[in-house]
Amino acid sequence: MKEIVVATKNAGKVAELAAALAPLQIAVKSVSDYGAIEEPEETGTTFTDNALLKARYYAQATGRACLADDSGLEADGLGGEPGVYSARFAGPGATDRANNEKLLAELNARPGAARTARFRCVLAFCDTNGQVLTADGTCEGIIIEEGQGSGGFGYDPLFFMPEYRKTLAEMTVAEKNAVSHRGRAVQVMVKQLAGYFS
Ligand SMILES: O=P(O)(O)OP(=O)(O)OP(=O)(O)OC[C@H]1O[C@@H](n2cnc3c(O)ncnc32)[C@H](O)[C@@H]1O
Ligand SMILES: [Mg+2]
Repeated sequence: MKEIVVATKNAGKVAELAAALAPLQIAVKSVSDYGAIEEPEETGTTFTDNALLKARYYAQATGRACLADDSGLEADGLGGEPGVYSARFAGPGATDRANNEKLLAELNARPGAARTARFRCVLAFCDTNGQVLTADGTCEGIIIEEGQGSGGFGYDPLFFMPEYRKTLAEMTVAEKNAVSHRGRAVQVMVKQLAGYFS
């Protein structure tokens, strides 16, 4: 059977990736369908390293073809931080709220610092033979002073896109997928997967 496992422990990513993979008309599973698999340690120093590490780890753990995502926020006023450390910005196991508070505190401690930022996403697919596909995407925006919206996850309430006059947290999953780093990456990946599964 043609199927793919969305290999992430982040429910927001699962929702966005599953929606974008639907046109492939293959079964889309999540790692939680394969029992209690521990998260791998994300020891890479680039998004690509970590995406490949997660795809290979979950393909091994599930015995299925897996699609992993490594992503993060680069704030220009912080020299590109938090970057690959976005999930752990406020410490190991940090909540989205704590990470958002730290982002605002760090930017507010640097008056005049640029508020421009971008999200980056690298997707890595790995099958049980070790065949690998990758795709990436970015999305530019502005870090606002106070969160707006309750959709999405992570830094979405603080990430404003002037051309849409909305934060990513004010968009539906479909709207976010049309403009986001992950949405752009998954569009490229879907084309490659269409060939892979044909
Ligand atoms: O590793 P997995 O299990 O996929 O889930 P994770 O949440 O730990 O994911 P990452 O290691 O890739 O860390 C990425 C962090 O960057 C942030 N991030 C990534 N994409 C985002 C998005 O679309 N909107 C808001 N924040 C995002 C958010 O804080 C994520 O926790
Ligand atoms: Mg992670």
